Amino acid sequence: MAKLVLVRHGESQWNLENRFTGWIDVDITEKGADEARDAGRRLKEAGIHFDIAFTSVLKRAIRTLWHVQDAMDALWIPVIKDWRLNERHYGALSGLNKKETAALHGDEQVHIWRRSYDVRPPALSPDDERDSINDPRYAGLTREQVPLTECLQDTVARVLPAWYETIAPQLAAGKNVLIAAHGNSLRALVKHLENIADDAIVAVEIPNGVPLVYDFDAEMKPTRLGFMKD
Ligand SMILES: O=C(O)[C@@H](CO)OP(=O)(O)O
Repeated sequence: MAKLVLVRHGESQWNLENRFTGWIDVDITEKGADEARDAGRRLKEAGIHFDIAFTSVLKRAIRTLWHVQDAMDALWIPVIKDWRLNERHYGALSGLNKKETAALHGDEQVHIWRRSYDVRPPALSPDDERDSINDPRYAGLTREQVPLTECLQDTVARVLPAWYETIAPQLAAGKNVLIAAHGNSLRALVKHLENIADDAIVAVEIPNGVPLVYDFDAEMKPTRLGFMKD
């Protein structure tokens, strides 16, 4: 049986400041680094070994992965960085304070933007400095691929091709796989793995730095073993 472990990045500076983040490349805090090291320690204590790891192209996930690997003495394993594992793009909300935005637009509207499956936050205008289209890490991608905003459904649509093309084949070959990514790119994956309905995914929350473990059988059927806490 192959294992899949999902880890959301440790606390980021904008988690701490309660700001919408999305594709903005914010780093983790000291607490976030501790959370990541703790995750690695727990995985090591459980005797899990990884053959390969996947992460996004955002430093909060990449650095979390480093800390997890370091704590497991597994810095040597192959790592694939894939933009399709990035956080859900937060559009024009990127960088705004969540509480201030709720005071302006109401809690209900903000909850819809944050957790509905198919309502997108307002889009960035393409001349906005927060647009990632000219960022070299996305060179070669089309305007359609570099979003100006996304709902979770859009995130599912870009995460699943990465799953089918690069991640699932590793599990099918019996490899243990670690993914360090983001609250919503991981919710997209969990929705797919557990076949969660569009209106039920709203209730799924993934905490920072707590490994979520799945077993895959020979038919590639996942069994959720749960979050690995102390
Ligand atoms: O700001 C973000 O990008 C995400 C994850 O921190 O926030 P939310 O909880 O609203 O999905």
